[in-house]
Amino acid sequence: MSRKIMVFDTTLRDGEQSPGCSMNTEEKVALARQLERMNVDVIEAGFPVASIGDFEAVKSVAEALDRTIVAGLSRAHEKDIHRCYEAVSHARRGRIHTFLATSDIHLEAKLKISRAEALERAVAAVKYARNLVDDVEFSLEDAGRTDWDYMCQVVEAVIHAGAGTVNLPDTVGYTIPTEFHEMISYVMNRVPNIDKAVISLHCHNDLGLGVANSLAGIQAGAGQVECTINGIGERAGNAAMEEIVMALKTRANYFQAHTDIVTEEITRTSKLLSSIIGVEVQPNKAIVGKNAFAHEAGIHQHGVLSDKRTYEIMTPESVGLAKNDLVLGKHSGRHAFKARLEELGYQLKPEILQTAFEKFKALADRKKEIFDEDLEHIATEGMKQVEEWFVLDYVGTTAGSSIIPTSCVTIRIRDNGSERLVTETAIGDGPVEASFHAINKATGYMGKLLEYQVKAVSKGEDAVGDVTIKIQFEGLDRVVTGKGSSTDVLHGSALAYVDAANKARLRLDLIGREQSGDSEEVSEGV
Ligand SMILES: CC(=O)SCCNC(=O)CCNC(=O)[C@H](O)C(C)(C)COP(=O)(O)OP(=O)(O)OC[C@H]1O[C@@H](n2cnc3c(N)ncnc32)[C@H](O)[C@@H]1OP(=O)(O)O
Ligand SMILES: CC(C)C(=O)C(=O)O
Ligand SMILES: [Mg+2]
Repeated sequence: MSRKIMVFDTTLRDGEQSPGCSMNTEEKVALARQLERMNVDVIEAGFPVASIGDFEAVKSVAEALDRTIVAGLSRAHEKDIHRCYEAVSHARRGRIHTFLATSDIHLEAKLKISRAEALERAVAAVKYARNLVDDVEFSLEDAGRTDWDYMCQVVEAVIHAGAGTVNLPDTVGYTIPTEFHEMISYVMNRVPNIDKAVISLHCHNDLGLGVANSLAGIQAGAGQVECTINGIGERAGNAAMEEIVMALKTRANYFQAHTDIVTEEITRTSKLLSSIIGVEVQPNKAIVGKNAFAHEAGIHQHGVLSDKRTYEIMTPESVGLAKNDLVLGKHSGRHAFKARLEELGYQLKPEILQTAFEKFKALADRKKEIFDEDLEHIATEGMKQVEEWFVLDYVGTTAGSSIIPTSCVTIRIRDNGSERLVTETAIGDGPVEASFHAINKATGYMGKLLEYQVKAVSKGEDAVGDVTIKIQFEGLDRVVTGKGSSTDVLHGSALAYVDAANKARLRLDLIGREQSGDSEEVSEGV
């Protein structure tokens, strides 16, 4: 039988304790509404005694929600607890969450009280809170570093005092999963009245083990897990809710436990939080990272195209993403390339596909990301089977503060199986313009530069630059785009211009054939 695990979201309280992640009341209410849509069981909305703003935020969240339990945090102080009560009493279901540290280091160095005093104050706090509300949670702060027998005494006492939930946080993310499992099991087996309360977990991520410890604690019998969206929280953060929830869902048979979270709302919630706090998740973050469902390697893409289950242990749809993302890059193979082209509407013949694929691989070696526009360019090139009439053989320039920029180019001109080299020189306002003028002379195609763009596609001194130009050639009914790439901008520019000249020639050829009534199907795109 599957056990229900309650999800206690503390994004609005512990999450907000991450530097730079504070939220105002409206933002907290918006996120709380989305968390309710996701069906979390408890939302900890803030620390009411901390400030008027925090108080107002907890109160507003309490008023805004219909069915979720709204909790506020308070120290083990009557004043804090009362302030918390004033805020959460506006909820249909309000909870006071009060806490006191129990580890020796916290008792001695921070609170400067004995174990016995701490026990007494914990019990007093719970009793005080229980006089105000029925739903009281008590946390033994730094339980992860607390003596286990003393922990059992405190747990037993606060349950006896009326705490319905007892939380055992790994406040500083110190424990490791097997140890945390043992610790929770110890408490579950030793505390005589344990069945009167829900045991909760609250794991921090200082060693990157927040989620692993939470899952270990659930296995040991805990009934509530405290976590945050995107794993935000104090220092290295809290256990990420989306990871815990999807681990339980994906490995349901193993855990024999489930949550009631509407997992299809996960992505939306993650994005809402990122937009509110202005902090994006890392691309490789599990479940909600940009790459979590992206496949770049050809073997993986082939597998996913055959059957998604080969490389996906959960579906993108199950976390609210439309579909998986086949990212085309240098590791991609023919299957993914062909599939993406078909999605873009290009059905290439096998031999053309092969050439296009080779061009794609060459481009992917230079560019970090291949966009649909790049693919369209490659595909239209392939469909037209652009014959390269003009090939840049050489470009050289002289330029300097007191020299007129001059360029010399050699163009290989191919026509009807024959080939000749034409060399021309020209001047211009700059070396790039000079090379364009020289190419005009060599090819006989007179073009005028309308737009010029150069973009670095890799880093460092030998960065490859992509040059894109728009040229209006004489006698042509449209502007053509030329592209060229090189580690030398001048060379890349000359390549782009020659590319444009080839397209101009193709277009003029097509117009000529149309005018003579000999029209053959040639794709658009030049
Ligand atoms: C593990 C956690 O995440 S715990 C929650 C952490 N979150 C926060 O601290 C955010 C909200 N906090 C605040 O706004 C402030 O710290 C306040 C309003 C709670 C207290 O502010 P101040 O009175 O100025 O105290 P300050 O923060 O400097 O020190 C904490 C005090 O609380 C005491 N304290 C700490 N934890 C507890 C506790 N659980 N119960 C009772 N007292 C506690 C400390 O011993 C210290 O007492 P002292 O002032 O008598 O020395
Ligand atoms: C207040 C408690 C639950 C806490 O945030 C922690 O111990 O990390
Ligand atoms: Mg915490």
